[in-house]
Amino acid sequence: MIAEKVLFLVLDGISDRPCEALNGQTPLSAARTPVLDRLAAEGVCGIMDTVAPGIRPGSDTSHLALLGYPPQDYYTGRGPLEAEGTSIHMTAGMIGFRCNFATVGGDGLITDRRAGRISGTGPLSEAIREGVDLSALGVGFRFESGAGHRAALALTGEGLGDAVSSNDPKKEGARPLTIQACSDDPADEKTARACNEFIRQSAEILARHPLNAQRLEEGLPPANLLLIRGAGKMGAFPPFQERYGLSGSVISAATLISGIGKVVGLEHIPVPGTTGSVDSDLDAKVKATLGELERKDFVLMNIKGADEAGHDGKAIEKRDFIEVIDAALEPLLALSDTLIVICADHSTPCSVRDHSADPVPVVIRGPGVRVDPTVRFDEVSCAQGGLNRIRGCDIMPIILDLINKSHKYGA
Ligand SMILES: O=C(O)[C@H](O)COP(=O)(O)O
Ligand SMILES: [Mg+2]
Repeated sequence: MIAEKVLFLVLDGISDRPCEALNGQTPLSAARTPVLDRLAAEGVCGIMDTVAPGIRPGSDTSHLALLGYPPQDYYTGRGPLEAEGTSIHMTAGMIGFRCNFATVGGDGLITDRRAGRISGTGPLSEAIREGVDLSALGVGFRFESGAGHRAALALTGEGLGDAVSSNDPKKEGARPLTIQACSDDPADEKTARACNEFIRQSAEILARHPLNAQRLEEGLPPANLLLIRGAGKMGAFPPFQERYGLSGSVISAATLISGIGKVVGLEHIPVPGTTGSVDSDLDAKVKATLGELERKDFVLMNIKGADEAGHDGKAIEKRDFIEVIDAALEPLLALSDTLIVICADHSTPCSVRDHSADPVPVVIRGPGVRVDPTVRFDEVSCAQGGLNRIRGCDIMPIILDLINKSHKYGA
């Protein structure tokens, strides 16, 4: 039998390094994961450098690599991808950015880059849309909330460049930076001016917003500053269906991933109750994915919460959420005619609180797979598997070959 459908599940940032809080185990190896282990036992396992050995990937570059769009050829910055994951459609000349709702103290130092992992920022974004005016600079904008503390900004207007820096110092206890043009090009200078003005005006609006007054009353960090990064223009992506002959959908609460899916031509299927965090409704997500597999050849599904726990340095929370993921994946075991591919997009070690270049575990289970002796889905067990060590850009060719859709190289 040959599989006709492909479920590509990315467990965002699930892999890790040994954690003190877990007696030297990783959250994945410490977690009880009967479903993932059974898939490992019935499949072929390996480890994967999603971009290349020693390269610490962002979720943007890693997902592009996993889908077979090498970031060195296709990546034009995170901003436009993040924007496309919201209702913003990036057209020629627009410059996209990823934004964080953050907290800055009275002394001007950032106290939380994620404003206490705020959610429900819709009213804040609406106030920013209504109140910020960049017309004196000859610039318009779109601004939309994403999942959690995330948002996307797109600047519109004549003569805007995308070579600008970020105001995000990437750590707490530091001052927000001034956005600078990275060249003498007046277009980059215009963008930098517009960004700094946008940040200034939005901070004034956020400072007097009732939702922040309420957060202060409740002892929560106010979302009183926007951190802006990842400037870029939209790139050109050959459609997934033309490239691989597969129709596809993307299921992800994280706007970056739904944006990447959309720009390569996957249909984004929103699932109510999914949040991109550890409180996400994973049963609903799995149900929606199974429904999509009835209609489409390929479904990309992303589960984000373990990455957040890694960024927050919470090893026990990460382990516990991995067990929640595992329970939610139980219905996948019945998919006998579907190729199931499960991996991470990068490691997010709790000790680093950011992504690392440590390779990620990968399992492929389904018809035609040469089953190897690995019976556990974790970083070390998978390293013994039959896929050995591959790169992210290898995974689509391997998938296509297993479903008999690869092109012969040679005559
Ligand atoms: O969660 C995300 O969107 C990123 O992976 C990390 O970004 P942050 O550090 O700005 O939250
Ligand atoms: Mg990621």
